Amino acid sequence: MAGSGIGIIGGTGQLGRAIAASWLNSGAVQPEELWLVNRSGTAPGFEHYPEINVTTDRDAMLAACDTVLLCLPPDAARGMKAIAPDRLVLSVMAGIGRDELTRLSASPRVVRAMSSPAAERHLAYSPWIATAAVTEADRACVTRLLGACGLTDEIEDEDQIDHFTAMTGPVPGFVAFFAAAMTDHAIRMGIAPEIADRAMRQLFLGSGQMLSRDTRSAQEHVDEMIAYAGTTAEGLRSLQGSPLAEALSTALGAAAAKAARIGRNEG
Ligand SMILES: NC(=O)C1=CN([C@@H]2O[C@H](COP(=O)(O)OP(=O)(O)OC[C@H]3O[C@@H](n4cnc5c(N)ncnc54)[C@H](O)[C@@H]3O)[C@@H](O)[C@H]2O)C=CC1
Ligand SMILES: O=C(O)[C@@H]1CCC=N1
Repeated sequence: MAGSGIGIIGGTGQLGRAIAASWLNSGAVQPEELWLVNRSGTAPGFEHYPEINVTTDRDAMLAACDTVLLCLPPDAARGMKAIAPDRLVLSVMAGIGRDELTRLSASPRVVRAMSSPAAERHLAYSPWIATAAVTEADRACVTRLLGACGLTDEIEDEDQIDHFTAMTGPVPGFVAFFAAAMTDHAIRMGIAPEIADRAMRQLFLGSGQMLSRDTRSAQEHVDEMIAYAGTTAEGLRSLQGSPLAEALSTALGAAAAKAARIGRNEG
């Protein structure tokens, strides 16, 4: 009989450590309940939580845990068998679908999710979809765990997880591309690089907070600035007539297509 702990396989990787941190500093998981499984058996950066369990021994984790998060590269998971028999299994791995997760984990209770390293600041977006065997009690557990990472929604169409993998999985991800392009523009306008960098970081911090806290949608913000008919409107109208939005959609589609290829084990 497994204990009531929660294990993360890949628990000290880029995403695993962010999720573990979100659970610990929100109190969603008590340190003594948390098991981090990796290949070193060490967890630098978690010194503040000496009670957590860090191990290379998956069986030791399974003996203590009834819930397991798979947070390792898809190919690494595909090299494992019976990863977490009959546990509640969550995955944030790109591409791998519920059917394959059920086979790899040897558990019918599977939740395929997506999250991001922004979980460390409780700012991730974590959509998820479950198999039929997932119970209402499981759903409450999933909502608690992914809710500690930021915002979370149960969705109905598994294909959408690939699109979220593209859009909200990487943070700062595609937004960093825009920040870099604006920083480059500032430098080309003669602004000192360190000032350009500082200004754009502040711009994206302020924009993110305003977009997240305001009731208006992003499109409503754009429409209002165009209606204001000031300097910004001049630039936004130029953007509206450009191929930028279509180019961005093509790029996000390419990332989602890569996730789908991973799911088909086509690399
Ligand atoms: N890094 C990101 O921004 C995001 C990553 N993901 C997904 O999360 C998963 C992990 O990605 P990252 O954290 O970036 O990778 P990572 O390479 O930073 O961490 C992976 C961790 O898994 C461990 N690991 C590998 N094989 C193992 C095994 N057989 N047993 C135990 N531990 C093992 C590694 O030691 C490492 O600590 C991937 O499936 C990725 O698609 C999803 C969304 C965002
Ligand atoms: O780029 C990647 O493959 C991972 C999955 C989503 C974000 N980062």
